[in-house]
Amino acid sequence: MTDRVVVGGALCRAGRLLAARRSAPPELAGRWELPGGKAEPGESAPDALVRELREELGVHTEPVERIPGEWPLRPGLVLHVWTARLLAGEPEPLEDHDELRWLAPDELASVDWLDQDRPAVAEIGRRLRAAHAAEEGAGGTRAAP
Ligand SMILES: Nc1nc2c([nH]c(=O)n2[C@H]2C[C@H](O)[C@@H](COP(=O)(O)OP(=O)(O)OP(=O)(O)O)O2)c(=O)[nH]1
Repeated sequence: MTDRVVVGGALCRAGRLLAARRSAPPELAGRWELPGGKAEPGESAPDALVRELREELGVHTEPVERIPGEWPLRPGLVLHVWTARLLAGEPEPLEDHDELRWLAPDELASVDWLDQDRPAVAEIGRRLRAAHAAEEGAGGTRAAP
């Protein structure tokens, strides 16, 4: 039997990643995650992500690409992570979360991520740093005489 997918969304804005603090269940409350949830039977992971981010955060998003890898959560359940673009709305902790934070790459270690999210969060951090370095480089070129 194939595992059911939980899809987490890596929403980035202005060089920062959105982190969400779970409010339930008790054993996960207080830990930080990429917002998202379980794909329904027959629902693709990107479609599930769009639905979950609308329900949980009240925003309209567009999945961009999957971060390579998958991380087992418990038997029968596996985490996939997709980057996503924010199309409309300002994220709010409507459901499942009690706090949201936009974290810069050097702030990613400041929250207690769920264990299974850590590899994907590290990869996002690398990408944000690389994008920032590329922008600095381009700025340097433009500023040169
Ligand atoms: N959403 C999400 N869940 C994660 C992540 N990492 C991780 O270990 N999990 C776990 C927590 C939950 O046990 C499970 C996902 O459950 P969920 O409660 O977010 O999913 P859901 O909204 O579809 O909930 P449900 O009411 O259908 O159970 O995966 C993550 O980054 N995002």
